[in-house]
Amino acid sequence: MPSSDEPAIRLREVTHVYGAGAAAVTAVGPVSLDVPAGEFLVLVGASGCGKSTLLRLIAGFEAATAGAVRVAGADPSPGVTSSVVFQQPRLFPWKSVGGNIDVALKYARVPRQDRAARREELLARVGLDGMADRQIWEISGGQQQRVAIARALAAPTPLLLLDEPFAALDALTRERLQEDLRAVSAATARTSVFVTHSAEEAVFLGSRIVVLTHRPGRIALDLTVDLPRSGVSADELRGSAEYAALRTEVGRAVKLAAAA
Ligand SMILES: Nc1ncnc2c1ncn2[C@@H]1O[C@H](COP(=O)(O)OP(=O)(O)OP(=O)(O)O)[C@@H](O)[C@H]1O
Repeated sequence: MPSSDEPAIRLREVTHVYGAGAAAVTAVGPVSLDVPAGEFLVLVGASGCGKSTLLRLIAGFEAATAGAVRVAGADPSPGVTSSVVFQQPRLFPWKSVGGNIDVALKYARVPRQDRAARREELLARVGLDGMADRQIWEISGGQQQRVAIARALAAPTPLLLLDEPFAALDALTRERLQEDLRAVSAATARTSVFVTHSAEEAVFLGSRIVVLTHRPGRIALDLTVDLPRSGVSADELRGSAEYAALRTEVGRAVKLAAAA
């Protein structure tokens, strides 16, 4: 039975193996980790270290080969325990911006009469006020990813999972989206797990950072980030000595973990 005493995410000695026999690839583990509600956890590590696999286990897209994955004391179930944002927005191209949000609101059983207000609120949260009637092909890649985030926020799942959502965007758009996601996270306090290669992105977004070793991914560093979550501008944050020191520390840890 789900229990309120359980952390938002609990991983116990989790291992994941793809394939079998001579073709078996151990992608992750063993990993043990407790994530309290409200935390913004960033998983960072070199390419192929198992970050996406760990996220997929937390989402429930994959079942662990060994060990236990629990979300608030229950088995993970995509769309029920978590909403996922991928590198590509995966929107319905034949629906408008608002239509894409409505699908999630309908699925979340938001009453029809409440949907328009909720849709506008979600679009405003991601900086797309008044864009509900635009078609998906009329908006930029960055705006499409904003719609994907709003759609994920529409579902009242305990977890928000993001798998390199900004990796395909240009540097300026990526920075703007990072800033808006940080603000959304501070305002909603939804427990989140964000996967990235970038130490910089990890430090900017995370309230906690876990660096993974090379494959099979294990925890190389588990760091609480004490930077302020609100009340400071993105430029001030990025310009601070604490931010620079953390970025260096995490960048070094990622390199060391990849080489070890
Ligand atoms: N379906 C699969 N079948 C076999 N091996 C897989 C499968 N998916 C992933 N792998 C392997 O498992 C390892 C971990 O993959 P994963 O995608 O989790 O890493 P990652 O850290 O997210 O990588 P990247 O940052 O490049 O996306 C890699 O070596 C990958 O080749």
